Amino acid sequence: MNCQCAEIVTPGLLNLFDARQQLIKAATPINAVEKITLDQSAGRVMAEAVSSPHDMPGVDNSAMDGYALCLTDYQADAGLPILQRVPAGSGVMLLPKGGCARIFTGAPVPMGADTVVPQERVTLDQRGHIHIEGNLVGGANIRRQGEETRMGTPLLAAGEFLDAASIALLASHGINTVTVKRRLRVALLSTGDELISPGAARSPGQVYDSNRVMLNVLLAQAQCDVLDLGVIDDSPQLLHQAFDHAETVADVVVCTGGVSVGEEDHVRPVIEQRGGLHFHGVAMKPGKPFAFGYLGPVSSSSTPLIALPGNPVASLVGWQLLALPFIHAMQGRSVADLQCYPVKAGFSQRGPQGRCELLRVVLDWSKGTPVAQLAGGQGSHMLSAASQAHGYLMINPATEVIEGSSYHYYPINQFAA
Ligand SMILES: Nc1nc2c(c(=O)[nH]1)N[C@H]1C(S)=C(S)[C@@H](COP(=O)(O)OP(=O)(O)OC[C@H]3O[C@@H](n4cnc5c(N)ncnc54)[C@H](O)[C@@H]3O)O[C@H]1N2
Ligand code: MOO
Repeated sequence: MNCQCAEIVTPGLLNLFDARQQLIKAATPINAVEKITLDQSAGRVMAEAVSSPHDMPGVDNSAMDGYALCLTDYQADAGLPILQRVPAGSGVMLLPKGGCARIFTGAPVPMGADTVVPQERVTLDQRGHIHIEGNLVGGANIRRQGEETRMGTPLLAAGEFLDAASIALLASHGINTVTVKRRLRVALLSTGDELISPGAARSPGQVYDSNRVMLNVLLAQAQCDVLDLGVIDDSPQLLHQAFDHAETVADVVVCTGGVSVGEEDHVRPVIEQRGGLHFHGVAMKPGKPFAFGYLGPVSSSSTPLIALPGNPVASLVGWQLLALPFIHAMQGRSVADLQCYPVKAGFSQRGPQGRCELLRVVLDWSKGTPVAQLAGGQGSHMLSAASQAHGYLMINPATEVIEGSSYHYYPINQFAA
């Protein structure tokens, strides 16, 4: 399905998908690499392609616990004596003429055998000869040498993310060392005089800094090393100082808050003073005041800056749809396309104006097909609905939400790391 947002947007705001493409294009993948062992490799990004060092499986082996035999040796009346026992881990044996081998799953098929019969289809007579129920099919139940990969077959490409299955794939081929990209160092800061830490006593007007807590989690999930610079008060000088420090220690800077248009919002003017603003404003709800730029004049040597809005849900959605693909591209990781599919709305409401709205919804499967219901209040300051949501229902600008009509649904689990 073509996941897009219609073009009827407010002048001055970038289309969400154009902003995403601009970010991916702007990202310069990190060059630094390191060699690590598989036990440290979860979530890392392959810096080099890896090929199979040998055939997999290494030898023809049994897919079943049963009996290995040569089809032409078997006579239904006489059956076959069991002349050999082949457990997993034994070497490749030679099948004794005129008999069969007791064999177990994964054990090498003896030379001279061409078929394995599962033990459920076998009975033993008084002499201990096997008799087979049903037809024999030559070659059955043998996993062939090299049927999965041949020596030299590509296993993983540069840019692939190492998850449990891909790490196991390497392990199954005997590989224990991989060359991966260095973890990204990300400096994180919140801005706002009103912000205090969770756990502190609150005076009226103060706000708990939930965005920095959230972004610490999201950055860790995205396999970044976080340099948490804390809360910076609403002052251009302090912001400049924080950015001066950040660019000496980080590959990327992520900040939250102070990126809208009020005179207490200093992020945009400060980036402009540093000559690094790339864009500001995306036609999305929540998340409109998202900005992207650099801590110095735009060039490949300047440290990129992602400025997320202060409203908590705007910060979350801006991270998921815009910041995360940029981080992935900087990590040298292949960036996945957004996934969406049509889902019917279980409610009606007015549509957004001038930007695409991402409604936080839960899916109700009780009638067999999914129906989206609002997960709670949709204000961009309301984390309750975001914490319950299964996904986002994307509503195009000037489009009514009509109960029973279908809209693009974006599952939230696609943004997990
Ligand atoms: N005149 C206009 N006002 C606003 C516009 C606009 O276009 N014109 N845009 C609105 C939209 S949309 C958003 S989103 C917000 C974003 O504003 P800022 O990025 O400048 O964020 P702040 O003003 O600093 O804070 C907004 C809101 O969020 C709370 N906040 C800030 N940081 C945190 C944090 N780390 N943890 C939890 N909550 C935080 C802050 O206290 C405010 O309540 O601007 C609208 N205004
Ligand atoms: O972009 Mo905002 O998130 O609607 O308050």
